[in-house]
Amino acid sequence: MASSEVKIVKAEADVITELCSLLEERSKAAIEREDVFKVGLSGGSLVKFLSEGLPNIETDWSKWRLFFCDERVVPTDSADSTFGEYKNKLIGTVPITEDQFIKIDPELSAEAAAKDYIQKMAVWFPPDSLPRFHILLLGMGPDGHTCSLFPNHRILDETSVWVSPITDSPKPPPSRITLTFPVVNNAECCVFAVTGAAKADMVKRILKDKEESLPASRVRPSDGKLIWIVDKAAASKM
Ligand SMILES: O=C(O)[C@H](O)[C@@H](O)[C@H](O)[C@H](O)COP(=O)(O)O
Repeated sequence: MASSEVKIVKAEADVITELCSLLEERSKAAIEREDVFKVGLSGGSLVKFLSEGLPNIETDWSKWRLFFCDERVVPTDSADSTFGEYKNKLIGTVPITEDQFIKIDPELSAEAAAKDYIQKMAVWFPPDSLPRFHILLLGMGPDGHTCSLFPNHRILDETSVWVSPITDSPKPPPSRITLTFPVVNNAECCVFAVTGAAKADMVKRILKDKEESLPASRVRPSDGKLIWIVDKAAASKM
């Protein structure tokens, strides 16, 4: 891995500020280099962090293309849809349009949606090589999962498929698609935004005890930067 950094900040508001200033910096550099900024979004509290923090940054929004690190295979108007959450909470707070999101087709089965998503991703990345995102925005569950990569799941060992279906997610809803580690660890930058005391045990296990088997600890970009932005509550057992 090229480099890693752990930023422990006071509170959730500071996590949001750090995360969004990183996005401002990284988006400007990517847009200057390639005239596009390809970001992978997670669901959960990240939706709140980005909806609150992104209106404060300076960037060329028209160059953003927003992909999903994972997505639930449910209708977009379902409360469980990550795109649905971003549609309701981010579109309109920043000047991006629905067609800037590269979305799954939730009408398909998880297996077909994963294959379909690979085709949709392939439009944005050079052929014959792994997709290399400018940045992947990651959350971490209290069990150490990230994306929809859950502890001891067979998907953790996928070595070539870019996007995998999962139909037995321990975190509801059960049917999802997820980026796999080959793509996650090929990103230019992976950033975790983690807050709250409920994550403190897992943050300690990963960042202090250096446990290597947990999905979130297996995020190690081979030629990229790994950043953890953690508030004091989540870092309270470090
Ligand atoms: O769609 C999902 O479920 C997310 O992508 C998932 O991986 C999330 O990032 C973690 O579960 C942490 O969620 P919180 O930050 O809300 O705890």
